[in-house]
Amino acid sequence: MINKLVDKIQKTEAPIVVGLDPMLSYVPEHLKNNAFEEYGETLEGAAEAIWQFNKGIIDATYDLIPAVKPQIAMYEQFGIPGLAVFKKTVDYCKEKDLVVIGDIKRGDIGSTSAAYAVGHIGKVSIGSKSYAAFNEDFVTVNPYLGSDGVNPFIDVCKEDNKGIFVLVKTSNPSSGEFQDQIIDGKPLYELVGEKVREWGELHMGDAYSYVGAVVGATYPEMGKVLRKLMPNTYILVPGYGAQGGLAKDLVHYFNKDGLGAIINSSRGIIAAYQQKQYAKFEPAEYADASRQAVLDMKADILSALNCK
Ligand SMILES: O=c1ccn([C@@H]2O[C@H](COP(=O)(O)O)[C@@H](O)[C@H]2O)c(=O)[nH]1
Repeated sequence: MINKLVDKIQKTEAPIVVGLDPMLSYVPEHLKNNAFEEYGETLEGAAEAIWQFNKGIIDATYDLIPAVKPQIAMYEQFGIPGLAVFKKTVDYCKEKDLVVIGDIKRGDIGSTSAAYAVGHIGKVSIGSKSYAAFNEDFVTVNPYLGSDGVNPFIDVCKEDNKGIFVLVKTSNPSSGEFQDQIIDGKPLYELVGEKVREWGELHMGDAYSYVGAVVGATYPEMGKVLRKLMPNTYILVPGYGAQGGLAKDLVHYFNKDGLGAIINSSRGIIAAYQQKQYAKFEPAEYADASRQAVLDMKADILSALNCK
């Protein structure tokens, strides 16, 4: 799957991921009204509204991008109907040949991690049959429980040709509380980076490992260090746009081959029509605004890379 991701990034010339993090407040009134008319102001109604919203964005952008990153929290807030829309979104994106990165941030004791891995990127056996329940291509993994918590994901990756992105240095303001703590002279995020490199070396695609890393756009100096520390690791970079990450700061997340990093933007793309910059788009044209935001993000990142 890492080879497919690299191939799609090269074909689209777009090292970007659209984050599908729908909130009801982003959904234009006409979509909400239609959904509420059919299902009432219920969890089902909200889930239908975010599904219609997602579908519009996917239809308007899939030809420009290699991958999407649905954030499971945004679906879980609507309970079971929300989770059903998460699955429907994953399936629809795969129909459009997009690589799907499930942002689930899981990780637990070994047996529990194995169940998460099977449910999200593997297949669950029921009697003589097996089923891919959520069927994402990649998922994000929280390494706080150590190898016990990560290895079950790697095992499933090997079996089902999938991939993971392990949290190394996250983009949020308080990420340093734990991740920057110095242990034996090194910050914890570097120790995790070394471990990701080690796990990854044993599980390589053609040029990059199917064990990737998450490194936030908001800590560019750390991104530069981590790029060198993990040369064959693909880095998923959240924090561009809404969280303040700038394209010029992200050039060192890439390798000399122009590959090695994929930048996520969620609110910046899917709620573009609510931003001043895209005010010319009416709410009914929200998907066109998202398409324009993808084109602008691509131009921004490629121009920074060309000035490197
Ligand atoms: O360090 C991290 C890890 C994950 N995320 C996730 O990425 C998106 C960011 O959304 P924006 O709207 O582009 O800010 C969201 O799903 C986060 O859970 C992150 O931001 N930082």
